[in-house]
Amino acid sequence: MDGLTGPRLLTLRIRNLRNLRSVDLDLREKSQRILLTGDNGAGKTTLLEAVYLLARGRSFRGRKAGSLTTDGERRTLIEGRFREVDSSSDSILVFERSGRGSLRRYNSVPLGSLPPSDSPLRVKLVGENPQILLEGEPTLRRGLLDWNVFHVEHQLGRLRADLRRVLAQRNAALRQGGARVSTWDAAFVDLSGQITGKRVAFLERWRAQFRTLADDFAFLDGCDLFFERGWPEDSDLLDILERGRSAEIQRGQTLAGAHRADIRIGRDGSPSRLSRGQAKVVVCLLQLAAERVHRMTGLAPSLWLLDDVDAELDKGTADRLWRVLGESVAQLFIARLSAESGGIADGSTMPDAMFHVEHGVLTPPAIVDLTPTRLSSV
Ligand SMILES: Nc1ncnc2c1ncn2[C@@H]1O[C@H](COP(=O)(O)OP(=O)(O)OP(=O)(O)O)[C@@H](O)[C@H]1O
Repeated sequence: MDGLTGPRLLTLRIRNLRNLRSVDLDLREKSQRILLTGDNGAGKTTLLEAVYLLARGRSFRGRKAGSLTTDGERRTLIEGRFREVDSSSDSILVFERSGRGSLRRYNSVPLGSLPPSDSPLRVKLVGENPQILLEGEPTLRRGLLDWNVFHVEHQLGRLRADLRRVLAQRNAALRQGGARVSTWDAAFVDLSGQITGKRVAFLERWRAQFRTLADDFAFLDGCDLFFERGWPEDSDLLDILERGRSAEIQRGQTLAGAHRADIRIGRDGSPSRLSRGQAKVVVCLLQLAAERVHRMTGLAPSLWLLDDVDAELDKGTADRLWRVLGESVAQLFIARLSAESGGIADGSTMPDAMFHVEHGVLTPPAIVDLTPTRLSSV
């Protein structure tokens, strides 16, 4: 038996997801490290997307990627059978989309009726465009931070919803000239403080793990994960709001508070400029570091979706990255152009199942036993 201690996907049925018209993946025998190979546009990322849709109910690709449902079809269906840790029975997650509406069910119960903390599968994605995550809009990084905080501090979900509500009211008051803005200040400051407290507590542990992992990568020498809480350090948020009121009224929006928080990677408080390959390593390490914190709080490992993680890495960096990924006891889905090369075939990241995707069709639709020699000859 493998060393998996987290939930594992056992079977995956996909109907009409982008170019995957009908795919059935059987992972019941070997299921720890699943390698998906295939040419550009074959459908590897779409397969990872299917697992992500099951777990999170939405895609990681933006609207630019177009419709999820295969052109000319009306309905997308994804069904995953999985086994939770310490469970002797299987659970079934279903994602369905028809038209613009989607629905998820967990063992036949619509997921909307379960608290988000009870989401049965957690996935971690290291995908396309890590630079956008690290250098683009802060919303993306805040999303990453809060998703991770949320799984140790479930209260964060309610606090964030309350903050959104108060912020909307406060912004509406600003747009009406500001006469009633102060009505919302106390609640806004209080929620910002509570959310920041939870973020900071998680961040301290996350940062420590990130620094340990970063030690293995020379380009990250002296780099750190730092937090911007959304208003200047050593300042009182209420004071900042009061002093900035005329600018807020002019812009019609709240300019300081927890909704403006951000995390960055860099030295001495300045974000580092990273190449595409380096950015991918950093995103991997951030996810690994968060996973370590989660494991310390007793959470089971997430499923990992790794999309072409080492495509732009030199061999030494790729080998080091596979080595740290190999320590994971999670189920890994690894998409790559080919099975060839370095670290992936060494020791603990050695795949135990491999599928080749060609024009949306999976071959072979069965488990294969891989040895390093066979791996590089496929
Ligand atoms: N709604 C749709 N209907 C049919 N095909 C679609 C639809 N949306 C996207 N596609 C096609 O599905 C394929 C998806 O490819 P995907 O991104 O999964 O490829 P990949 O194997 O990960 O390639 P790469 O290695 O280049 O990342 C593309 O060829 C795309 O044109």
